[in-house]
Amino acid sequence: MRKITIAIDGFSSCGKSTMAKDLAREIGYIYIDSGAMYRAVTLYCIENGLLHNGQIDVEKLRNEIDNLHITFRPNAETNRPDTYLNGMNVESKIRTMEVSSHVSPVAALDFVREAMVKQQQEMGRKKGIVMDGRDIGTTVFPDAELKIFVTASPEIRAQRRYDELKAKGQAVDFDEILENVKQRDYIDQHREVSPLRKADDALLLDNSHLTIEQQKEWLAEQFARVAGN
Ligand SMILES: Nc1ncnc2c1ncn2[C@@H]1O[C@H](COP(=O)(O)OP(=O)(O)O)[C@@H](O)[C@H]1O
Ligand SMILES: Nc1ccn([C@@H]2O[C@H](COP(=O)(O)OP(=O)(O)O)[C@@H](O)[C@H]2O)c(=O)n1
Repeated sequence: MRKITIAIDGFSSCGKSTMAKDLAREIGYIYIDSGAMYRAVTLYCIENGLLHNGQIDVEKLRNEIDNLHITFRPNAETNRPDTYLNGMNVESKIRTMEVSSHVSPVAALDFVREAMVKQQQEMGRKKGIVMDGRDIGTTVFPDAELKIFVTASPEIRAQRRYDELKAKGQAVDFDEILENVKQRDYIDQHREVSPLRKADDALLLDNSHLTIEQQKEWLAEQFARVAGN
């Protein structure tokens, strides 16, 4: 079977990473969570004084962006890759509400996107990759053979994220998460550079009422159809 490129985009917290990583594991492809890269840049800003009262020190970040190297390494325990920022494991630090509440403005900066997209395209140079995010089918891999655009209602997505963070032991508030999900969707859809939108040739999947197992099966069918041709 020929190796292809699979782009999974869509709204926040709808299950993109879950289905992308499961498919990648089953078919032996590399899985890349592009959102983790924008989260890592945001964490860097928080930890290095580049964010003051929600304001990003844009010029400082511009000078430092080329020194931020984001990589992924497998974690046998969680069965998904951990995110590393300049060699440090930042996987749990990038999943907090603090990072979620600052990530979309950071990800809207043109030079941040340019640097991340360059790294992402390099990772997918040899195909055999499943990448999820917001602009994978439109900007990072416009020629991807299989493109999916996932959506679900904001309330359902917030509930999924709430359950996830609660299970990890984080103190979370449903309304705060719902507000964050809506706010990020708005910023992601309205930014100037590579806004979140469905690529014309992407398949739309509303998984509001699908189980993880059902969406996994659906995705495996789409893969078999496209890669088998
Ligand atoms: N179809 C589904 N039904 C219920 N929960 C789901 C479904 N798909 C994913 N989830 C859960 O929702 C949460 C968010 O999923 P995730 O894959 O991280 O979303 P995204 O990558 O789109 O932000 C996770 O806890 C995941 O286990
Ligand atoms: N390809 C991508 C992926 C994420 N992002 C940004 O990064 C944020 C976090 O992405 P994520 O995939 O971790 O978001 P969740 O939906 O998993 O919370 C998004 O809200 C976007 O602002 C982006 O701009 N482009």
